[in-house]
Amino acid sequence: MAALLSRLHHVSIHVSNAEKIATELSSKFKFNLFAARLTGKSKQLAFRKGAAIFVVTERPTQGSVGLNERLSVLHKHDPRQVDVKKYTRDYASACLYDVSPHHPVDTVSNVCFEVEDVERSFKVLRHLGCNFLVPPTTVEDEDGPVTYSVVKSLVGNVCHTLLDKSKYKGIFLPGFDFTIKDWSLEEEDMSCPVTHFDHITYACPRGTTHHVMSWYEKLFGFQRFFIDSNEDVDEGFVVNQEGIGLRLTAMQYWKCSEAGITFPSINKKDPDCKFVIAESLPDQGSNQVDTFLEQHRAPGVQHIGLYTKDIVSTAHTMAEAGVRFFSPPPAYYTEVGKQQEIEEAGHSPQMLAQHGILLDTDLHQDPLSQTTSSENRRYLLQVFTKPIFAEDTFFLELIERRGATGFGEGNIRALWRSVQAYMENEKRVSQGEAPPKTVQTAPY
Ligand SMILES: O=C(O)C(=O)Cc1ccc(O)cc1
Ligand SMILES: [Fe+2]
Repeated sequence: MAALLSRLHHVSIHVSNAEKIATELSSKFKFNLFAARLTGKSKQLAFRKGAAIFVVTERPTQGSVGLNERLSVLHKHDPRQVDVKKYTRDYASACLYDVSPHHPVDTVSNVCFEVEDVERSFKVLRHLGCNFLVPPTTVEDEDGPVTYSVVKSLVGNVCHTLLDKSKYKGIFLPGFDFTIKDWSLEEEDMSCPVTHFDHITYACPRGTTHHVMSWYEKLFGFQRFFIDSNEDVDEGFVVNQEGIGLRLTAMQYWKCSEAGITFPSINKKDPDCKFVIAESLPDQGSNQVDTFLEQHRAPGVQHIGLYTKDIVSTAHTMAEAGVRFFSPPPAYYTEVGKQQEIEEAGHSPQMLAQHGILLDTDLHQDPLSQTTSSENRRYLLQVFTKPIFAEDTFFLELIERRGATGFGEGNIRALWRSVQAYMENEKRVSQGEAPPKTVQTAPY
């Protein structure tokens, strides 16, 4: 029996300079800083947009002094299994609901889930051989208790915090102070309607996908999500041609709970977030997955797809605020087939070209549908940002789904080629070489 997850609660980012990423998230990506936990030894800032929440945690500096907190922290479990003393000592100096940041580069290091019963999940997962970094721990303030535990995943530095906030009446988590008190005052940002995390993509070394997938299936009851109807069960979704060597396998978690999102602006059931595992394939040259593994110094979260109800407006607003997006060469938008495809989907090729938005049509028709008219077609629109940390590692994606649930092969190829061109250019710049004279002409 696996430990069943109720919903994704937040994603935690560990950085050396919280102010820097905080500015990016708020001024460029339009996330709202809504809660903060600042002690002499730690800085945790919570940002949200719709149901998508990032907690930015700064690596603690040496010699800082801790402040007293009006919290009580309890460990109620068998101390033989984890080093409770060590955790308590680290806890006092570092972050709550997570482990102390220690990864050498900025990184997305924790995908936190809500569960119904942390103690029970702890027992089940420990029995299945899971490695716990934090034992079940209860943190309490005037709004009630929250119990959590942190488990180490198989993917590099990625951890999962399991949280039970069923008895907590506050808006976020004990220990955080609010920068926005009245949620009803927070206007929905119509120009940037990001609603939730659509998917989280891991970059993993070659040959490890099966191992990672079985881990999530066995421990958390994740289920395979087929990206394409022709996808091979064992091989996954493979793109292996003309300089692209990528294997993708996707999973989704089984939602066992009816728990709704606790923010007042959203009252429907949680949308699900898929997990994608990306591996590079040999013989297709240098690539973005291997670059991530090298520069991140471990497998990990390569990108997160932010779901938006209007990608054109969101990309426009973010670009105006300084977000840099990858663009395919202009030829992508003027190819005869593409231009028509974009127009049939009700978009203007010029508008999409302006921000590098890619469009893919899901060609697999609904078997019940009698017609092939454009109203029945399913589309996927995506645009990818340049890496947001100093290294060529983590980036964000905007995604708007018009019926399409998977990932478009055309978009994956276009993304791959634009990232490739960017990385080659970066390399040339760092080696002091002139930029290339010819425009890339590979087919999309
Ligand atoms: O298409 C997407 O959004 C994906 O998430 C698939 C993907 C994964 C890794 C890559 O380096 C490129 C594309
Ligand atoms: Fe993606």
